[in-house]
Amino acid sequence: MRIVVVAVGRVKDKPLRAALDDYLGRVRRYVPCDEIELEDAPPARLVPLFAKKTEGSTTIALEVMGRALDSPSFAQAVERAGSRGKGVVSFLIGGADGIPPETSRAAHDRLSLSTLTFPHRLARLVLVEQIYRAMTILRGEPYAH
Ligand SMILES: C[S@@+](CC[C@H](N)C(=O)[O-])C[C@H]1O[C@@H](n2cnc3c(N)ncnc32)[C@H](O)[C@@H]1O
Repeated sequence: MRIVVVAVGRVKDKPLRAALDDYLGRVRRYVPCDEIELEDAPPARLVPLFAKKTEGSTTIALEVMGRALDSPSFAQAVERAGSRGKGVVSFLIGGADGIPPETSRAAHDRLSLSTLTFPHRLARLVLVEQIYRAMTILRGEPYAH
C-alpha cells in the first residue's frame, strides 16, 4: 500500500507543520506516504488538478457529510482501499470552499472525520493522525503517544 494525501492549501504555520511532519513520519514507518499540496483555486481549476494527482489510485474524499466511521472501521476502510488496483490510496482534502462536487462524485469513497467542520489544515492533521492510528490498529501495535 502507498498513501497520498492531496490537500488544498499550504501549511506554513510552524507548529502545525511540525505536528503534520511528526504524524507523516509515523505513517511512513508502515507505508510510503506522500503529501501533495494544491494551490487554492476555483472548482474549474481544482477538478483537473485533483484528477491528475490521483490518477490510477483509489480515492477517498474527506467531507463533513461523508460516512462516519469509528477508528477501527476507518482502519478497515483504508486496508480495503489499499487492496484495490495498484494499492495507492489518495485522501482528498478541500479548501475553504470544500471539495468540488465533480471531484467528490468521482471519488471511490467519502468519509467524515466528525460532524464538526474543521479548517482544512486542521482536517489534514486529524486525517494524518487517523491514518497513523489505522496503521497501528491493522498491525496490532501500540499507539505511540
Ligand atoms: C473548511 S472545510 C470546507 C467547508 C465547506 N463549506 C464544505 O462544506 O465542504 C475544508 C475541507 O476540510 C475537510 N474537512 C473539514 N472538516 C471535516 C470533517 N469533519 N470531516 C472530513 N473532512 C473535513 C474537507 O476536506 C473540506 O473540504
